[in-house]
Amino acid sequence: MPDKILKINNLAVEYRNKGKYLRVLQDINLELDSGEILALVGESGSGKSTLGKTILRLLPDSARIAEGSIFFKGKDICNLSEKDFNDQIRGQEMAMVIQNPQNALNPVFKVGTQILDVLYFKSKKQKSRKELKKEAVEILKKVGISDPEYRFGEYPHQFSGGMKQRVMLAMAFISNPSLLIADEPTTALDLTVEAQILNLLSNLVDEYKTSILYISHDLGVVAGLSDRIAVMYAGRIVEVAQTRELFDHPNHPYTEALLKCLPDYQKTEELQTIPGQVPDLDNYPPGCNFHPRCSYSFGRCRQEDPRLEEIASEHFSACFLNDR
Ligand SMILES: Nc1ncnc2c1ncn2[C@@H]1O[C@H](COP(=O)(O)OP(=O)(O)OP(=O)(O)O)[C@@H](O)[C@H]1O
Repeated sequence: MPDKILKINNLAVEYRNKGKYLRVLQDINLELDSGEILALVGESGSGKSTLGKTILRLLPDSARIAEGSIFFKGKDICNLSEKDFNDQIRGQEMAMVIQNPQNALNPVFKVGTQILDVLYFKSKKQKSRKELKKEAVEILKKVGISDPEYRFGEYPHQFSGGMKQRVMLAMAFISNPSLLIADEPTTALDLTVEAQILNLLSNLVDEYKTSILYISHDLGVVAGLSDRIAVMYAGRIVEVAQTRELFDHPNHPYTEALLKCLPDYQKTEELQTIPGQVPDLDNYPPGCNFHPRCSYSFGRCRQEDPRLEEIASEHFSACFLNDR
């Protein structure tokens, strides 16, 4: 059995809104193996980013963990002090890349200086600036930045979106993290640049053996990258399976609907959209959260909450159709 890098048990998270707490994540159970790429997929508003932020303890003050636990390398990280989490885990054992790298890079400092700062911190302030500059240039080269010596002295606004994302990946991997949370890192990029960044990410993962939680609204993007996919809808995981299995044998009607929205998957029928939208937090329906948009729903779906159950080897789905 491979080691579990991350183990999330019965997690529930709430946001405070107008004086009361609204549940955004419910019954989240997920495990991530060492070196595994797990994609977390669902429409906007499903709760994917909230889950990523919960793991990295970046939730706003208005949010709370209402139930459950998160174990990282066997350690319960919900009970670590903020100082210990910051000193030992965040930015070192766990790193994150986000959709808009321009928000993560400081516009007033040169890109090279920002990489130097991370390297300096990693070297425990032991190495000279000259040594670190050499390392920083090597890193820029490794992530595919051409003319890295020159680029070292440029500011973030002189880098394209794709180049900024390369720099963010370089900085994230400097500490050789065990877990990288990638929250829609290619969404703002055009298709060819997206493919290059996904390729770079795959290569970095091969080299560093990092586990990745890859958050995306697009099943097509994660198809060639992930080992497994967890599909999320309105705060719940509704299906989890190996990537190939999920594409070949989707079980949950929501997964099926997402697949039908993919141009390459749906060769014969017209491209579809999913009618309706993910409900707001204060408007989750009774029963299965997906039932108002589900063309297969029946009486029980409107009354009871389906739980994730194993429907085939390592394939889990939360749908009452499986009991019929
Ligand atoms: N700080 C907050 N306070 C209150 N509600 C929030 C907050 N952040 C997110 N939400 C709500 O929580 C739900 C899940 O949002 P979240 O951003 O986690 O979803 P997502 O699947 O990542 O979507 P997107 O891709 O659009 O970010 C949404 O209904 C959203 O409006």
